[in-house]
Amino acid sequence: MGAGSWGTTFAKVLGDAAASHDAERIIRVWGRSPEVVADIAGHRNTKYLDDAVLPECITATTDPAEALEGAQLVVLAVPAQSLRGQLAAWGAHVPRDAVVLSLMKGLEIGTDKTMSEVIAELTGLPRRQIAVLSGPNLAMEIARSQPTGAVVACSDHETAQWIAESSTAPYFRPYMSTDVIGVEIGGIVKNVIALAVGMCEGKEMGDNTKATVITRGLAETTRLAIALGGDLTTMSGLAGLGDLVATCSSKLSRNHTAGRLLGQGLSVDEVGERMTQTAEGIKSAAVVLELAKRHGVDMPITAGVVAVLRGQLPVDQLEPLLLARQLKSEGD
Ligand SMILES: NC(=O)c1ccc[n+]([C@@H]2O[C@H](COP(=O)([O-])OP(=O)(O)OC[C@H]3O[C@@H](n4cnc5c(N)ncnc54)[C@H](O)[C@@H]3O)[C@@H](O)[C@H]2O)c1
Ligand SMILES: O=P(O)(O)OC[C@H](O)CO
Repeated sequence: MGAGSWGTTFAKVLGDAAASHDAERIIRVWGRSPEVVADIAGHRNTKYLDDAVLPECITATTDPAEALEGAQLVVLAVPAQSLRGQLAAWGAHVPRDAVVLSLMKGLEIGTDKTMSEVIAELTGLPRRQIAVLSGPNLAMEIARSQPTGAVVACSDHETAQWIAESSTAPYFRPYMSTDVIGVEIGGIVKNVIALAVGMCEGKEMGDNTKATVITRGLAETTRLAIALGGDLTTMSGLAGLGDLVATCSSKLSRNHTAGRLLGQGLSVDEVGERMTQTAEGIKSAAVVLELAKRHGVDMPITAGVVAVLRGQLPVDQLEPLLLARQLKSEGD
């Protein structure tokens, strides 16, 4: 459900996974745009994935009921802030025995809920049927079949294992976890840290600066994840460190790109006009900060990014603000 860059690419992963096991699989992609859906029916998604070729077993439709009919695995890949409205529109068509997998990396404005929490609330499905997948997964690289890993997390290990087995492709290796909140927080906060690293790049700062922001960004992500019940090991894994490094170093990252444009002096509105794809960190940053405050977690980089996004702090003032903080032990 969602025919943008990651929804379409993950459909390709599932198709290639089936082909590599000589298994038959029907994959139906739902998209809003008739043009994109027609393109996918011809085994391309040129708008989002250039010339990448999609497997023959993929079909596409603009009708959510048709896409969801009889589905065993329902994969959700719409922008985080649209999920509630989307599920309200077609959630009733999700088969009651289906497993629902979230690929999304955002927190909901107004409720501070993660995507798995929104899914649980709106579908009423038990948590053992709701899973999340995250990791260093820049869609364009995966669409080109470049190898990567990921983590699929579900409170029920067997469900995570079934999804991992179903999505193992020659270039895609999922690991399993039961730490749903840790995996989600890793994916959400790395977008905010990537905005900060992008700002450094836009201001032509060097690699020491970026490495410091990445490392201290991981420290504040870890504090939040642990406060919410996540595991430390998740933060040093693919959904934590792995995704943070990929997003903060890649020119393909939309969050990194948005941060770079802000660092170059563009306003938030000007950046919004330039972005043609979803950069979740722009909307989730303030929600992350709100959640952190509620749990008494200090997140100085996130706070700085939020102040810049709100127009309360000129981007030039982010560096002195962070450097002027009181000295502390590295582990605190
Ligand atoms: N692209 C990646 O590399 C990547 C990788 C991992 C996770 N993600 C996450 O996957 C989610 C989807 O991102 P994406 O990269 O596929 O986004 P995208 O911008 O490429 O595509 C978003 C899709 O959702 C549709 N859409 C936009 N607004 C909508 C609305 N209000 N209601 C319903 N559909 C709407 C668009 O038409 C498009 O088909 C995000 O949470 C993102 O963080 C993306
Ligand atoms: O392009 P971004 O910044 O949304 O990042 C994409 C993926 O989340 C990277 O794992």
